[in-house]
Amino acid sequence: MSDSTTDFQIAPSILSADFARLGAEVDDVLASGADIVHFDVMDNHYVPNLTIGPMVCEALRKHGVTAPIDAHLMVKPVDRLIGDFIDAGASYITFHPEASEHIDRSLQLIRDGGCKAGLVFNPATPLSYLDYVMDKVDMVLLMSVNPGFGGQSFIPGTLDKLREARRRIDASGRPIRLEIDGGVKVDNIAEIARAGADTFVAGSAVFKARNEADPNRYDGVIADFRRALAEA
Ligand SMILES: O=C(CO)[C@H](O)[C@H](O)COP(=O)(O)O
Repeated sequence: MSDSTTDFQIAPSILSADFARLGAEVDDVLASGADIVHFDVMDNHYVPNLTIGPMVCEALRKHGVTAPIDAHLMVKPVDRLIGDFIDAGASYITFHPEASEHIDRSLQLIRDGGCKAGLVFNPATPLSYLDYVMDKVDMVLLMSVNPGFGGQSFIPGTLDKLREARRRIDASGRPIRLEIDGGVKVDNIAEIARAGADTFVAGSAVFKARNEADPNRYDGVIADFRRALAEA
């Protein structure tokens, strides 16, 4: 396992949050120990669902969220939204390579805007898209479900793909984060970590697990994730 996996980060996907009280939900999940806010942007074109855009990202910053915001663009075309998310205060901007006309240009646009850049791989998208752009990538995000909806089951074949992505990242010698997204639960997170992931997106597993004693807190499930990771 790579040294970078000692720095595990938990990134709740706000796709499963209560959108009517989003600012409070994000505050609560961060106060409960989450590291990153995973922000799913769906356009009803690249994926069959429609969610939120840069205005909501900006609103979270104005609300006072200072934690990293990881904007996962499930959109096509990609480039016209990159500037908007830079201006809105995103920290990471990731996109699907097959949705970009010019992958190198999209990565460069993100980095020129001062954000960290990442490529996202659907379950059947080959990692060869990393060839020739590894030096411009700060995050590799592997989808372990087909994108578009929360609450799906983890696709087991993603574990082999994680091992291959970890091998490529370690060979690059660069501090690239390896994020996994889809069907991450307390009972599979250790196995996913052993396969090489260091950043874990979890939507339904977090937001459906409010503390019994305090419905505005998620400490219990975040602590369960950390315990499972400590044993990985
Ligand atoms: O990008 C996504 C779907 O496209 C979501 O982030 C992902 O599915 C997380 O939800 P869950 O943890 O419930 O599987």
